[in-house]
Amino acid sequence: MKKPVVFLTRRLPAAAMEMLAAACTITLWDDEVRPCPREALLNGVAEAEGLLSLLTDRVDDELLAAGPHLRMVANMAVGYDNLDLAACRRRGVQVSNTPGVVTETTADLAWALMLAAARRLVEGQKLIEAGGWGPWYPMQMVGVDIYGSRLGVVGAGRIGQAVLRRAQGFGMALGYHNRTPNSAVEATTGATYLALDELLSSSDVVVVTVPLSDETRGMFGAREFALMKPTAIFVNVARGPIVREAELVAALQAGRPQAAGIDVFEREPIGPDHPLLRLPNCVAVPHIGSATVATRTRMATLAAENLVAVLTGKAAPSLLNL
Ligand SMILES: NC(=O)C1=CN([C@@H]2O[C@H](COP(=O)(O)OP(=O)(O)OC[C@H]3O[C@@H](n4cnc5c(N)ncnc54)[C@H](OP(=O)(O)O)[C@@H]3O)[C@@H](O)[C@H]2O)C=CC1
Ligand SMILES: O=CC(=O)O
Repeated sequence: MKKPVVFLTRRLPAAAMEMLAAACTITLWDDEVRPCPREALLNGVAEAEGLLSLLTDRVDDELLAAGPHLRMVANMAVGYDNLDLAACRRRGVQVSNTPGVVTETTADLAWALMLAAARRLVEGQKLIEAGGWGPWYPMQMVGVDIYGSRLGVVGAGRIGQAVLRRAQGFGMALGYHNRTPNSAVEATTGATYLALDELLSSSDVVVVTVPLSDETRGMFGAREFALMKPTAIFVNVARGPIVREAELVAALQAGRPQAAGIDVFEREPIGPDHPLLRLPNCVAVPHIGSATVATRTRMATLAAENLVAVLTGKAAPSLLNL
């Protein structure tokens, strides 16, 4: 039987490539680092029945029109704000993401950012590198305590709950905010439901783990930062456009919140001149929430599994409900 043609916007780890090659004819944008240009993506899907997309690939009506044989888009990310779900539905194209496999790794990064921002790790290293480490003095490089403080998670889903679970070893009081209270979250994490403003004004650390949607775009701006404690630590491992970045820069310059840990940006990738990089109280990393060998491999194989399943008429492990 003729194998279905699939287009990959990047070469994937070997396990995923092997799974795809066994069931499909692979065409791909074969560049390890440079993203697939739009033109190559539009040409690439012309004959394809399946597309394996990355979070940097925009899947919209134009792309679906360029791929008239497309039956399935498998996104290698849990977030799917790069996909126009309504357009996929209209054209009868199925869609999947990679939930669950990224959860613990991304929660680890949220904690790494939280601790790094609170204890000024990057600033400290830069100080040494610049030859600025003088004799010890009582208030040298003082930060804020995470142990015994109050953590508020905005978006207590898979990743948000994993962030909350880790707080047990840090003796923290826990709060969360979702659109609706969730007794299962409260039972498994011990966190208390709070309205957003109450969470912002009472937390020592605010961690954002909501998906990017029409509701959450621009959710954090000057008003929300002004509600936070002056000593608060703000962490975003969700998506950049959830935060109004210029307003975050102004808030950090004014020292409220005291510091931030940021993995995601309004427009990625950012360059070395980005204003957040000039602030000593901001720790910034390049969208590496899920970036461990094991997790990126699991994401790729789950995306491949989804693609192969739909194209061969089997049940896909993580199809999105359109
Ligand atoms: N930095 C990185 O590399 C990574 C980033 N991510 C990002 O993290 C996001 C979350 O992933 P995951 O935890 O798996 O997703 P989930 O769907 O499991 O959790 C999302 C949570 O957000 C809540 N939520 C949704 N909309 C709102 C809203 N308007 N206001 C308040 N709460 C809201 C949901 O609760 P309710 O529906 O009750 O409101 C739910 O609890 C992804 O969408 C992705 O963008 C994920 C992996 C890696
Ligand atoms: O940002 C990563 C994702 O899986 O979503």
